[in-house]
Amino acid sequence: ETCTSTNKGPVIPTTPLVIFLEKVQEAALQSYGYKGFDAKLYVDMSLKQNLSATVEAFNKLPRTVNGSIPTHDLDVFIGKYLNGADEDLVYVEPVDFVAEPEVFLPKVKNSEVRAWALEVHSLWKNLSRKVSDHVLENPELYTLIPLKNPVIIAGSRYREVYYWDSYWIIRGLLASKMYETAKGIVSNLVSLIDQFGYVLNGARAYYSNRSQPPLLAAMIVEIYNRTGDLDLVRRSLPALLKEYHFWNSGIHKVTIQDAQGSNHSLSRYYAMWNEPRPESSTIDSKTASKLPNICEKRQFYRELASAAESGWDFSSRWMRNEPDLTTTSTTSILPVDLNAFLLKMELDVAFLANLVGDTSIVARFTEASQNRQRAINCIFWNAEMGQWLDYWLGNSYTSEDIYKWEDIHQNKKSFASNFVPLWIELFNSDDITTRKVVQSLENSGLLQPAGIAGTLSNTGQQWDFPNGWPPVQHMIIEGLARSGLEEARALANDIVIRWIRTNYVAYKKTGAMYEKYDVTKCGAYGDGGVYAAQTGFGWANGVVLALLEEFGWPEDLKIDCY
Ligand SMILES: OC[C@H]1O[C@H](O[C@H]2O[C@H](CO)[C@@H](O)[C@H](O)[C@H]2O)[C@H](O)[C@@H](O)[C@@H]1O
Repeated sequence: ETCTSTNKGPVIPTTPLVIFLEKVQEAALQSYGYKGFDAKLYVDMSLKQNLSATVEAFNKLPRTVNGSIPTHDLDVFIGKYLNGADEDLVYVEPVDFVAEPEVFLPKVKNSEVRAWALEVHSLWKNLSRKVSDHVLENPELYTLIPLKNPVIIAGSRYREVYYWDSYWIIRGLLASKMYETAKGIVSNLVSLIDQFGYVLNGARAYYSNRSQPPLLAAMIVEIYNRTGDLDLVRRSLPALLKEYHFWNSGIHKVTIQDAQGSNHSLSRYYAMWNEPRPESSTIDSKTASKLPNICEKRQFYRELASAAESGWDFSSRWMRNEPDLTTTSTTSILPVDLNAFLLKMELDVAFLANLVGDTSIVARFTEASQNRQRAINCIFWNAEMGQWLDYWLGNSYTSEDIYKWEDIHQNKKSFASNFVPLWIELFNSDDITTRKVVQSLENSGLLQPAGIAGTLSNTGQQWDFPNGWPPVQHMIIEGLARSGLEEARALANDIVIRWIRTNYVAYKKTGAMYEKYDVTKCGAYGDGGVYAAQTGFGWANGVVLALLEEFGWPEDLKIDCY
């Protein structure tokens, strides 16, 4: 197999256990069928005995003429050899949880909203877990990556810790005054960097081939601002430097020359993987089956895993030819939001290094932030549209393999991610830019009755229209609110009201918080993609609590949908 031109980049091999559980996943789909099937369930199971004994028993199972295992035999095998997917993390009462924290959301004056906010606060207990003793004693039987401190899981089928979810979980925990839990989460993520060199997408063996939007430094800044914990800062800095290197070297780093001939360094998502994602391997290989050869399949698998690294899995944003998922081309795109996160990381690391008096890190990261700000302005900013646009890497190079910037390669479609740079003070403090961005957002079509949609295309993928996601609402709202412009602050308030209402009404109707919402209808949760709507939900709770803390809710403002 020689796929040199299509299949570029490293691969981090997965474990024999993950490979075996993928086989169980495939057998389950063949035997039980698609109804109620969740591919991830099987790679989250663990072994009751060692792998070789389990594989031997699996290989001896009878097969029907079409090659599937009779359902009864598969049921018996799973019951006898595998543990349920929920047994590796066990419930733990968070040490710092109290039913009603002191001075909780003081700006919330409306009693209905207050009562609901306390219910949302109490959901931290549902999501709180610690690694079970069995995992610590026999880690080789589990796909879970053991972490020292208690964790807050994302929710439902996401039975483990996720990287970027943790930022909004922490924002909510801080509003809930659960500082110890928040610090424990950060220490867990730091330990992943110590072990792997980067924070994994999630704490599972099958996520070791990619990261997720890098917000660890931002988490530490938020915690420091509340607790003044310098020790946490000191302990985390070496890991942050390692993480910074991960995102700014090798496959993640791209050099691009602007129209004036200056070179800029920017980053992209690029997973270290070229096979079906184990947590979805049956689905990924089915999608890839329409591709003509193994080389194109391998590249497609890398693009899918890279889209998962972006947190936006999946979306027309990454597609060359929407709505065709097989045209996903994540690694050919310089994403606006990733580079905004990295600019934030540079500013945050400089801030943290200053706290501990490390002047050389301060100087290095301040300079890096100035360079990236310039790059974001030159490569992504489109003054006519008033948005920062993703950049598609074309085929034009200078002699030294440096991409050449061309206007036609800015993706002119409006995505919510095009507004993420506004989250950063360097941009929201500039009134001229902010005024343009506000007008652009208002006219983009993304602003809907119940929040901001991810994109304008309804492809059926979960990061597309009509879904709106909690983290994206929060970043744009904060960016608008922190600007000095009256119209930006008014728009922020308006989006807060839409978002809080839809979360509240959906909760009252169904008793749950959701990972995403349908922003076209107040009170409707989101759908689409390959799995059912997930409840619980860490970042939804975090965003509601953080917004209620900052914006409050007046006594006489109606909370129901109009
Ligand atoms: O199993 C499919 C994918 O699930 C995750 O992605 C989605 O949920 C995450 C947890 O809430 C969230 O961080 C991400 O933005 C969502 O798209 C996972 O992160 C993917 O890697 C995985 O393929």
